[in-house]
Amino acid sequence: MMASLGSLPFVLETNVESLVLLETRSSYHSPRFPVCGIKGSCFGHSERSGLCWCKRVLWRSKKVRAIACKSFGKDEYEDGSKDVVHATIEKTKKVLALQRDLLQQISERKKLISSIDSDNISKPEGDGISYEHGTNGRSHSFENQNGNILGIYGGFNESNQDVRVPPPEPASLRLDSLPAFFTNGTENSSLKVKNQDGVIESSLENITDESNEIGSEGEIPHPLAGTNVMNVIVVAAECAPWSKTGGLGDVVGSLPKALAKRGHRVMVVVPRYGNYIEPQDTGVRKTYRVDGHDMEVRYFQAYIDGVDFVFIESPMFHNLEHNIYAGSRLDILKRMILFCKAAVEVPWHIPCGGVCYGDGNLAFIANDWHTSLLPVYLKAYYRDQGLMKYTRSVLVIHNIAHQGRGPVDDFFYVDLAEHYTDLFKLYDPIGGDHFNIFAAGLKSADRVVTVSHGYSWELKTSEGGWGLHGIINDNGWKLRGIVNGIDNKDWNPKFDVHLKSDGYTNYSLETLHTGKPQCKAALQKELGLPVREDIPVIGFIGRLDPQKGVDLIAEAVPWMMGQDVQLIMLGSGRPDLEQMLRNFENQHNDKIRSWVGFSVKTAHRITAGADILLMPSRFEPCGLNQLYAMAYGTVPVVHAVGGLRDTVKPFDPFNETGLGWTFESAESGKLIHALGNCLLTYREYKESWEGLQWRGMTQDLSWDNAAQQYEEVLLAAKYQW
Ligand SMILES: Nc1ncnc2c1ncn2[C@@H]1O[C@H](COP(=O)(O)OP(=O)(O)O[C@H]2O[C@H](CO)[C@@H](O)[C@H](O)[C@H]2O)[C@@H](O)[C@H]1O
Repeated sequence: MMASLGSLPFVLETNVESLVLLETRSSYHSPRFPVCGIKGSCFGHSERSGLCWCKRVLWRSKKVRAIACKSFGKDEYEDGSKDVVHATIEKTKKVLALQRDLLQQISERKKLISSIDSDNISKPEGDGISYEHGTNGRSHSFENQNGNILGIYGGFNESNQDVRVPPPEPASLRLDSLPAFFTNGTENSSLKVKNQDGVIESSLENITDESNEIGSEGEIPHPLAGTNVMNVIVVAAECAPWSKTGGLGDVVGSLPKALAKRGHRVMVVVPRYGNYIEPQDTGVRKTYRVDGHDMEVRYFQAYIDGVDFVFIESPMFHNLEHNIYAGSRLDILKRMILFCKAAVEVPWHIPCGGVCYGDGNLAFIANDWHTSLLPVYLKAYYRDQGLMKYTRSVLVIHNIAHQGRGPVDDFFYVDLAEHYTDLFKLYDPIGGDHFNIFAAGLKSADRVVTVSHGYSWELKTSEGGWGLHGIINDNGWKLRGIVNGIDNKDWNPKFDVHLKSDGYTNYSLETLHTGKPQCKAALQKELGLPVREDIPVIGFIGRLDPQKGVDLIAEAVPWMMGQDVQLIMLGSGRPDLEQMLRNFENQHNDKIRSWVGFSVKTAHRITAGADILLMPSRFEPCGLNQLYAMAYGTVPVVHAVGGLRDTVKPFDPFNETGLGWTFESAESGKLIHALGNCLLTYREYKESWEGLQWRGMTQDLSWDNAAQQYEEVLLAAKYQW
C-alpha cells in the first residue's frame, strides 16, 4: 500500500499495521514531550529527555525523521510540522477505524459460519433446491424462466429497494479460502521510506510486536482489495488445464487466481467436457429448457488455489474433451444457451465451501461470444424483472473475429421475449440483417474489457471491429484495455514441469547460460534436428488460422532456408494450413520440423529451447506466446499489432533498450527484414542479445497488475446503475 504523509516530500510504503503504529506512537505523546510531533529539533531533545514512553519509538523511527529533516530543510520542517502531524494522525485514525470495522465484520462472519449447522446451510434436496441466503435475514423465493422454484435470495433493502445496501458481502466468506496474507499478521508489516526517486532509504522492519498486537484483535489484516472485495464469477467455454484450445483457456485458468489473491471470492464456471479428476459431484441437479427440451444439468466442484471451479455437466457436453467446439453452428449455439442459462444461476445453487455466493455484491466476467449470452440472460431474465438487482456483468473480448453469427431466425433458440430481438440484430453490408450474439453481449454487459490497449483502439476501427465497431464505438465509454498477464507458476522456466525430463532442464536468469542451451539441444534431439548450439532456432506456436499470419511465414520460408537456421512449428487448426506445415518439413527435412497437433508439453519445450519466437499475426488482441517467450529468454519477432505492439518494445541498438523486433505491416518482406536484423544480432552482437534476454526475463509479467485493473472495472460496474 502506498501512502503519503500529508505534504511530506517522501513516500511511505506501508500497510495498515504500519499506519497504526504511527498512530499509536503519536497518541501516547505527552504534550510536555512533543517529541514525535516532529517539532523543532525534536530528535535530540526527545532522546535526551529520556522520560517519555515514546522515546523507544522515537529511537526506532529516527531515520524516518532524519530523512524528513533532510528533505525539508530545518525551517520548513519546523513551520509545517504541526499540520503534517495532525494530518497524519487524522489519516491514520481513519485507516484504523476502517480496519477495525473490517475486523469486526470478519469476526461476525466467522461466528456466523461456525453457527451454520446442517439445518440452515444450503444443501441439495433432490431435484429442486431451496437456499436460505441473504445478509438481512429476509429472503425471497422466485422461479426461473422454466417455472422452477430457484431458491431464495436477499441482499437488498426491502423497504428501500433503490438504495444499495452497504456493506458489501465479504468476499472471502469461506475460511479455507483466505489468502495467505489473511492469516499472516506480519507479512508486509514493515514501514519503508522512499525518497523522491523511489529508492528505499530506511525501513522499520524490526517492529513486529505492535503489529502483532494489532493483528491479534481479529487476526485478519486487510485484503489487497480492501473494502472493495467482491464475489466474482468467471464464466467461459474453456479453462486450462482441463480444457484449452488457445489463449482463452490460459486466461480463465489464471486470472481468477490473481483476483482471489487480492481477497475476492472467485469462482470459475466452465462446461464439464470430460471426466476430470479434481471436481466432485455436488449433488445439485437443475433443469433448463433448450430448443423446446428440458435438459438436466449437474454441477461438479473443486477448490484449487483459492478459487472455486464449478463444472456444469450435461449430455450435451459429453465426448467433446478433445474437440470442445465440435459440431455444427447450431450445436455449439445450443450448448452455449444451456451453459449460460445454468451459469447465471450458479451463485444461487452451488454452495461452495458450504455457502452460496448469492447475488449481492456479485459480478460475472463472461468471455468471448460463447458466453456473451450470459449478460443478456442476466438482464432479460433477472434484472429486467427486478431480480439480481445487485449483480453486474463484464464481458471480455479475447477475439472479435468469432461472433456467434447466424440467420435472424436463430433468435428463436435463445428463448427470449420478442422485444429483445434488437439486441441481436446486426446489419452486414454483405449478408444483410443477421443474428449476432457478441453484439447482444456487448450491449447488455455493464462493462467491456479487451486484452490490450492497442486492441481496444483497433476494435473501434472498421478494419479491427469486424462489423462490431459501430456497437463498440457506441459503447466506447464502457470499454477498457487490460493487457493479459501470465501464470508464472506454469510458465516459468525455473519450475516448468515439462523441462524435467528428456534432457531438458529448468533454468532461471542465473542459469540461463547453461540451462537454455541444454533445452535447445534437447529440443533438437527430440525432434531429430542436428544438435548445434551455434545455429539459431526459430519457433512458431499457434492456432493455424489466418489470424496467426502463417501465410507470411510460408512466403518467408524460401529466404529462411537460405540462412543457417532451424525452424520449428507447432500448430493445429485449418486442414490446409496443417498440410502446409507438413509440406515444409518434407521439403526441408534438415532444417524444419512441423508438429501438427495440440501439445502443451511441446509448446513449453519449444518456448524454452528456441532462440527466437516468430509471431507474424495479422491481428492479435494480446498474444500470450510472446509473453511466455520473453519469460524464457526467447526473443520475439512480431508484427506490431494489437497486444504485440503493446508488449514487445522494439530493440534499439543505440541505447540497448527494447525486447525484440517488430515490423509495421503484415508483409513477408517486412518480416524478413526484421528477422534478418534479429539473426544478425544473434550472431554478431552477443552482448546485445543477452541484454534482450535479460530485459525479457526480468519483466513483471504476472497477473497481479492486470488483476488490480480488473478490480477497478468490476468496481465501476458495481456502482453503475
Ligand atoms: N498447437 C498447440 N499446441 C499447444 N499449445 C498451443 C497450440 N496452439 C496454441 N497453443 C497455446 O495456446 C495459447 C495461445 O494463446 P494466444 O494468446 O497466443 O492466442 P489465441 O489466439 O488462442 O488467444 C486469444 O485470446 C488470448 C487471451 O486473451 C489473446 O492473448 C489472443 O491475442 C487471442 O487471439 C498459448 O498458450 C499457446 O501455447
